[in-house]
Amino acid sequence: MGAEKALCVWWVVAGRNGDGSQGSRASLLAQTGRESTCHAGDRGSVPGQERSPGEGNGYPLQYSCLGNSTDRGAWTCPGWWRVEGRPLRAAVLIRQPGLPQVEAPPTGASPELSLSSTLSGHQRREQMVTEGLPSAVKTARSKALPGQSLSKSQCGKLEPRTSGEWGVGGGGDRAGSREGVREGRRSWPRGKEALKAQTVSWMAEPSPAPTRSNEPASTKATYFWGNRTKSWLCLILLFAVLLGFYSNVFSLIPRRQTEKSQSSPEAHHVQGQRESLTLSEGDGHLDTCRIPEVPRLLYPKAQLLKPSRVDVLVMTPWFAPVVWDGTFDSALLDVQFRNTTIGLTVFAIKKYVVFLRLFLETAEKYFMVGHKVIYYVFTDRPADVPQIALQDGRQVVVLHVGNYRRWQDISMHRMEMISNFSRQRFLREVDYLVCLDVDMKFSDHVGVEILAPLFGTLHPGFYAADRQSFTYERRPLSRAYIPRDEGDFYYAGGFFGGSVPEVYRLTTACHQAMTADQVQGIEAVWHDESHLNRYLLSHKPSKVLSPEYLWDERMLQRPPLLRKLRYVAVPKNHTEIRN
Ligand SMILES: CC(=O)N[C@H]1[C@@H](OP(=O)(O)OP(=O)(O)OC[C@H]2O[C@@H](n3ccc(=O)[nH]c3=O)[C@H](O)[C@@H]2O)O[C@H](CO)[C@H](O)[C@@H]1O
Ligand SMILES: [Mn+2]
Repeated sequence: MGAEKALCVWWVVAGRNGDGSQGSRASLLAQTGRESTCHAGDRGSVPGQERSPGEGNGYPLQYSCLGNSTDRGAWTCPGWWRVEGRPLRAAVLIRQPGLPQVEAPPTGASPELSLSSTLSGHQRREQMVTEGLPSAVKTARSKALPGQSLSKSQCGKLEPRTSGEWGVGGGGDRAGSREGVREGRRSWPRGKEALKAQTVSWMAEPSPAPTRSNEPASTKATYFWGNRTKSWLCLILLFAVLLGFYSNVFSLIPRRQTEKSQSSPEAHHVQGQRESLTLSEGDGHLDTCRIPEVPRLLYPKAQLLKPSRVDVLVMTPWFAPVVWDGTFDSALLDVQFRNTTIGLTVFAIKKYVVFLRLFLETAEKYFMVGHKVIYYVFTDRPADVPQIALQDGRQVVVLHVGNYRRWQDISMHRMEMISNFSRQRFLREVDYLVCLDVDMKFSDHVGVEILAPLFGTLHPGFYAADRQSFTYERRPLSRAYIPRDEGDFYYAGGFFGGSVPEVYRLTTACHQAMTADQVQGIEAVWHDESHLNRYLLSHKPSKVLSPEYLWDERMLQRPPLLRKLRYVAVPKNHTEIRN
């Protein structure tokens, strides 16, 4: 028996219930070798146990408990599971909304879980509640097999290192280990995601049944017994599959979910909306969910007592950065946003195709250099889209669309088209969208410093104006109406963006508002720009771009505070180009 080893694999999946109210339910499936006994200690208020009804092979024991219902999204059934007697073959701990709760056993006065079941063979055998487990978890599971023997002291110290990560910690103190579990619970990534997964696996050699049955449960909680041989084992820590998300890693999710939605066309629209809502919550890189790991980098230290800019506002009252030259470090940001794909939408309809060449050529020089970019060129004249040399990782996608007689309609219907294509493909293809006018050119760096869940750009004509003089729509009949005593900034229609789900929301809302206005027989004074301003008033952007990002040298004199002109208007003859 001494050579006999058992493998324990624990799966912890933290999820969030739909209503968030019962986010704490855990289930354990365990298979034990022969007469193994599993003790669960320190499980808080809801101990429970159920004996495996037989000595049969692989009979699963399911343990379920409820934890703190206020602890949304976290696994709240903490505790160490102790195995006495024969080796524990496999244990699976799953927290998943909707799992049935197992009643406390008749002997349930004790907060211990005893179970007994006989298994033959040494191979890893798992009984898992797999329904609803994402494939990534299943894949990870298969990789978790090779276990390692660990020392006794190590075995007692399996504890969470950080949220979402478990490992063998230092010190053999049991209380410390238990505390580690609590810490793990506290620091568990709270979830905006639908599911998160975490895996711990270890090998345990059989060891004699311990004689600690009269210890207080709180003390027992830190142990994990194998069988006779006393070799305590353990090992490994595996990793956290944060299901969800994006960013570097997170961007996978929207794509996966969108693919799913496409399989049922009839439910497409509604589902697309629902998904986008879900996605947005967990979306993003840096700004929304996941803090990317940055490798060693050398850069000038920020000086708290020496603000980088004192001549301009660098933070809105809702704590969104206002992006000016001197306020960011591109090298640092480039690392944080590596693996990000940026989609740029630009419309070149009718005569506006003439602007495309300069637009694209300067974009290749200044826009998101070093990052993956897809230019989505919406046009009614695909044949007139110029071929230009592109850097690696960048491509032009021509989207053939219709046109409208009035230039205002072309401008306004951009919202509808961006909304539709977001649902149909952008969600799958890119992480962020940047939506730009075409009658412009890049003249300096425009990089990932602009990226945020939702961003708008200060219109160059109004950056210093007070709100009364903003050219918002002032007629209450319009859905773009903004009263004179409201307003943060006047945003330009020609430069906005964000994560795909947020841009989808924005463009959908603006399109619907414009359609409603049309029914009322009213057209907002500055068309889509008026509706954009209305939307951004009630959905505060998470970054605001300074007028460096949109300037018109012919119309405006450049003030000293404008150190760079990054994206500037190309002179055009309005009457000539629009007719
Ligand atoms: C820099 C800036 O903030 N511009 C905004 C401003 O006017 P602009 O005077 O800059 O509008 P514009 O003539 O550039 O039209 C907006 C955009 O619609 C597209 N287009 C327009 C007409 C056409 O025949 N073919 C075509 O492709 C093209 O991408 C163009 O850039 O106000 C407009 C609404 O009134 C829009 O909100 C613009 O985004
Ligand atoms: Mn324009």
